[in-house]
Amino acid sequence: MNELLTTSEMSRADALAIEAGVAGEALMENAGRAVAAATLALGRGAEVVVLCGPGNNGGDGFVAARHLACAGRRVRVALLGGRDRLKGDAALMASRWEGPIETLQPDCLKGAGVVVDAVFGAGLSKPIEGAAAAVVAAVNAMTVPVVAVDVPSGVDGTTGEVRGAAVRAARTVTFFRLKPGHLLMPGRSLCGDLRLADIGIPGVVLDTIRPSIRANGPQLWRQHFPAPQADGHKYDRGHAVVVSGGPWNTGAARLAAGAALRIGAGLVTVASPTAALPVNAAHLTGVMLTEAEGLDGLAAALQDSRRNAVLLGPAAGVGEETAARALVALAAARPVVLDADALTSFAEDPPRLFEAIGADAGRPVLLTPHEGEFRRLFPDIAEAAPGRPERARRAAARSGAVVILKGADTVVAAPDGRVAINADAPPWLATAGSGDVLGGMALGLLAQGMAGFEAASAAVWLHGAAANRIGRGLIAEDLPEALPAILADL
Ligand SMILES: NC(=O)C1=CN([C@@H]2O[C@H](COP(=O)(O)OP(=O)(O)OC[C@H]3O[C@@H](n4cnc5c(N)ncnc54)[C@H](O)[C@@H]3O)[C@@H](O)[C@H]2O)[C@@H](O)CC1
Ligand SMILES: Nc1ncnc2c1ncn2[C@@H]1O[C@H](COP(=O)(O)OP(=O)(O)O)[C@@H](O)[C@H]1O
Ligand SMILES: [K+]
Repeated sequence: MNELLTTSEMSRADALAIEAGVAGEALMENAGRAVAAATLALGRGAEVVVLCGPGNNGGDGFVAARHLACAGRRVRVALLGGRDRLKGDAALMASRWEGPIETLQPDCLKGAGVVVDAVFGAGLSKPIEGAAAAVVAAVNAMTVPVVAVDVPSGVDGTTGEVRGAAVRAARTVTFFRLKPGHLLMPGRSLCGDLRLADIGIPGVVLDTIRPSIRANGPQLWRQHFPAPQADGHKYDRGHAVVVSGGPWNTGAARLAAGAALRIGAGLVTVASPTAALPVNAAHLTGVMLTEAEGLDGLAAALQDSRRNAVLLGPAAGVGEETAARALVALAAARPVVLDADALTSFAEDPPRLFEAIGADAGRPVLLTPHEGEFRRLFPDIAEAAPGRPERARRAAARSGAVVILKGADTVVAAPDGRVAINADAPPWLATAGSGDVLGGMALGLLAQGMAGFEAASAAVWLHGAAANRIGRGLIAEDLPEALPAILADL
């Protein structure tokens, strides 16, 4: 159930269900009935105004109106565009609505105690403007509950982006499977409470559609998650290396190293420039320390093949020195996580980074950019690709790395096209150093042998789960401490 269907995949599901013998009319009837059921308990006794658009989303609205009226609610219906524009099942459902049909305009909302938004769903094809935009603004100025059909009108179901204007709903009822736009921002924040209704589409249609986007959660990676063996040795659980910045920039590496240890790496070593050794030594206990001065020093520190995963970038400094160190890390055949300054250091010449990643396609490389860092490495993709999942996917395909595109709606994409969207992280996770901890968590999982996409998805989810458990007041140092309780629940 964690598959997310783009709007074109959803219309494919609809078509496949109909091919398999389910009547389109029945799908719409079930959809509208589910909307009515989700509306009934709201604004008890108050008048419901159902706003219908010219397509099948509006068709669902006519069905909902009929069921609400049958249940004894006072219902009014307003339609965008002439009734003669309605086609197919939507025209049929409009003909089954026995009450009057008003013309959609802001005045229709007068007296409404509840609004059903069935203006646009999956068929939104351009920015909302004119009469529809005026109605959206009027709906959003009201304080009554709004139930959105499929998506709040104006939200793009595939990207979560607002096209022109969008309704702010208290509840959204969608069908068969969630859509990416329900989890991506700003769509997620406009949906209110999300409900998923079974409308009779058989699950087997997914075998044909093979959706590539999923909601991130343990079911995506639990089977790959490393479990300590009863007869195990710490070296069985990997030896992660975090490269430290200079003497004034060491905290980020230690945050990451602590997270790698907490998530189960058997050993973790901070590889430090000579001048930063004293400050690192003064702060490290369970995490070990080794000297790695300059490029040769780093190469020497990585000669020990038991040091089987490397993270570089947090507080590393932007410039040729960091780019060259990243290339040293990538030259050894082991998993690598590149974060922060290690990404920005390739802004002048991103293909140089991608070639080094591609030189050994067998081992996972993770890139963990936030939007700004992403734009520096993939400026054309940031400009052109529709929505964050597609941006991350194209970046992964180009770079050959698993890309963690960070934000409120962090997206993980693999070079083979798989995408996971994380929707559970709380806003207080946006705090200094939290990205460093995420890099360390991913590193610790890679050191334990987890595959790249699964390690990235697990780290992102656990990072958010830790933040939820801690609550407001969280600082980055707290995140690793919250892991044991979450791992125990996994
Ligand atoms: N695909 C499925 O499996 C099912 C779909 N159903 C409903 O059907 C909806 C999709 O129906 P449609 O594909 O007809 O699409 P919509 O009803 O979302 O919208 C399409 C109509 O709106 C117009 N339109 C789009 N954007 C506009 C804009 N910005 N300004 C003015 N007009 C605009 C189009 O010209 C077209 O007439 C779903 O969201 C869902 O509510 C349900 O009936 C049940 C089954
Ligand atoms: N509004 C938000 N809600 C949830 N998580 C967020 C939000 N904004 C940022 N984050 C998360 O916080 C972390 C910030 O990382 P990053 O941008 O690298 O910051 P820093 O360098 O300070 O650690 C990322 O994991 C990101 O996904
Ligand atoms: K809608």
